[in-house]
Amino acid sequence: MGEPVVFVTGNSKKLEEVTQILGQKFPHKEGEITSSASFIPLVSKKLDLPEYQGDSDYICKQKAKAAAKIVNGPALVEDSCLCFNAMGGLPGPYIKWFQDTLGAEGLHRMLTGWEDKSAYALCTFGFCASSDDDCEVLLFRGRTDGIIVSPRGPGDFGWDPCFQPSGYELTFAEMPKDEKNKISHRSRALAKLREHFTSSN
Ligand SMILES: O=c1nc[nH]c2c1ncn2[C@H]1C[C@H](O)[C@@H](COP(=O)(O)OP(=O)(O)OP(=O)(O)O)O1
Ligand SMILES: [Mg+2]
Repeated sequence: MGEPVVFVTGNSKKLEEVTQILGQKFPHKEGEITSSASFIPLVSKKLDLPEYQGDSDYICKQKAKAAAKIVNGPALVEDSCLCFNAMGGLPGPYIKWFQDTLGAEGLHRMLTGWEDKSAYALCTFGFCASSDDDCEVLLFRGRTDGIIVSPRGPGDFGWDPCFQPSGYELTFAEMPKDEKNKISHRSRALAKLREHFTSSN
C-alpha cells in the first residue's frame, strides 16, 4: 500500500472532524510503505454518494464500493446514524432526512410523547482497497450514548445541538471541538480503524 486513500463524503463537517482526528495521513504500519512517499496521504473528495437503504453495515459496504469505483483506488467512506431507543433505533440510518426536514428542534420534539429520551450516535467507516468487484470492505464502528435535549449551542453541524452525551452537561454543539473529538462516535470508530492498520497482527 502507498497509494493515497481518498475519503469520499459530501459533508464538509465530517471531513473537518476526520482531519482533526486522523490528520492528513492514513494510519499504517512502519515499513509497509513501498512507494517513495513516507506516508499514505489521506485526501478527500466531495461527492454525494447514493443514500442506500438498509442497516449501517450494508450502507457502508455499498458506499465504500461505489466510492472505490469512482476514485479508482483505495476509498474510505462513513455513515452516521442517530438512534432513539424509545423508537427501536429509528431514525437510525434515515437521520439525514429527519435532520434536513425537522432540524434539531424537531428531532427533540419527536420524543415529546416518550419518557425515554435516550439515544446513541453510531458511526461506521467503510474501507475498500480497490475498485475490484470482489474487494472486501472493512468496517470500523464507534458508538456514543446520550440523551436528546432541547437544542443548545451552535447549529452548524446536524444534530449536535440536541445530542448530550452520557456523563456530560454539554451538548456536542456546546463542547469545544477537541472534547467532542475525544468521545464521539466518529473518533471511536477511527480508533478501531487506526488499531487495525497499525497493529502487527
Ligand atoms: O457528528 C455529527 N453531529 C451531528 N450531525 C451529524 C454528525 N455526523 C453526521 N451528522 C448528520 C449529517 C447527516 O444529516 C446525517 C448523517 O447522514 P450521512 O449519510 O451519514 O451523512 P451525509 O449524507 O451528510 O454525508 P456522506 O456524503 O458522507 O454520506 O447526520
Ligand atoms: Mg449520506
